[in-house]
Amino acid sequence: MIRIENLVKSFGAFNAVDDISLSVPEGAFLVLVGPSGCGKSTMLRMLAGLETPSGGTIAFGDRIVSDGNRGWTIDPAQRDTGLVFQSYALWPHMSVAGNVDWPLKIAGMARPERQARVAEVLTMLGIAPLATRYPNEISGGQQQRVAIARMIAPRPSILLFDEPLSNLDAKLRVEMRTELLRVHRATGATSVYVTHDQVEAMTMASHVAVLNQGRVEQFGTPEDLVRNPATAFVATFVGTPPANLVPVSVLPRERAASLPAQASAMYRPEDLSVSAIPIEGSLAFDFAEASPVAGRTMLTGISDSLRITAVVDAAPRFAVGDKVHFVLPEAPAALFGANGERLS
Ligand SMILES: Nc1ncnc2c1ncn2[C@@H]1O[C@H](COP(=O)(O)OP(=O)(O)OP(=O)(O)O)[C@@H](O)[C@H]1O
Repeated sequence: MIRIENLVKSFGAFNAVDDISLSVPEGAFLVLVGPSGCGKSTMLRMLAGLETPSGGTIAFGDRIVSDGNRGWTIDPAQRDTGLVFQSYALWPHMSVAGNVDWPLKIAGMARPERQARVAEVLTMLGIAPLATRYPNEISGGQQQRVAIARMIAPRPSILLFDEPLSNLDAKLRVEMRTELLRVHRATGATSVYVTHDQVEAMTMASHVAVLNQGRVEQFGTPEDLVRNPATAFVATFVGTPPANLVPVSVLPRERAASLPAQASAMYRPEDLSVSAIPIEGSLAFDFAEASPVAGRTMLTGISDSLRITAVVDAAPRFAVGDKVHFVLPEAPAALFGANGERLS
């Protein structure tokens, strides 16, 4: 269990992490997701003991490992955590087996035990045949597996990942997601995973914390976030594709009638339909793009700074320059106020 209470990290007058509290159950896979600069890496660095918090506490189980109020943090090596970064940082002069062996050697494990553990984790990651190669003799994906093997070899009870897949190509990234989850389950460790990619977050997480400007916008399961977004930011950040947010002021009159004028209405892409001509409840957009998604069609329209996306079974063929009329259901799926707060 990881317990984070009122955590703050400031750089001068700026709070990169601004009063975050979260409890992560034992064995959970927590993903910290949010746009660039929202404070994800700073959070992870504090969990790893690489930064001392400016305020608040972090506890692993019953043990406080960082206390910003008193200005101390337990050393990274003494925290029972393993960390994998986006750059693999393997030791170039050591073989694959040597890289994985090194932390065990440092921990004082006897040679026969070490050999058995190295063989075990290399097999778990599917890289046993590469044991005697050097980092410059293996691919990027294989290097990332070695970095993960090296992290889990000493059996840390908490695994920390900072965008570990972002240097891999799209196909490998999808494969490695599954692989990482398998490793997570096999070790039983509590994992915290940082990414700016909401698809990665939603597919891997047991729990997600959506961060924005150093604060948690919402903490919950992936299903909670998609079904019941707490803020306008979450609504438009998660989901494939994310939900549409349309200011009530631009809605067709028959749809805006009973809604507060300053609010924004949320419509799910799958609740919209499209038409080549204006009809009741439709809004006109310029056609932007269409793409097939799992046997359906995803259509996007643009009007000034507003983008709208519908996912439909069948659609007329549109070309750039055409008007597409997106038909909105009678009631929005949610309403958000001017500050992004959920109204209904
Ligand atoms: N050492 C530092 N000194 C000053 N400001 C910093 C420092 N480290 C981070 N920041 C600032 O804190 C904010 C959060 O940074 P952080 O690296 O945690 O963001 P992030 O969400 O991980 O972003 P990205 O996805 O781009 O890596 C940013 O505005 C960043 O510029």
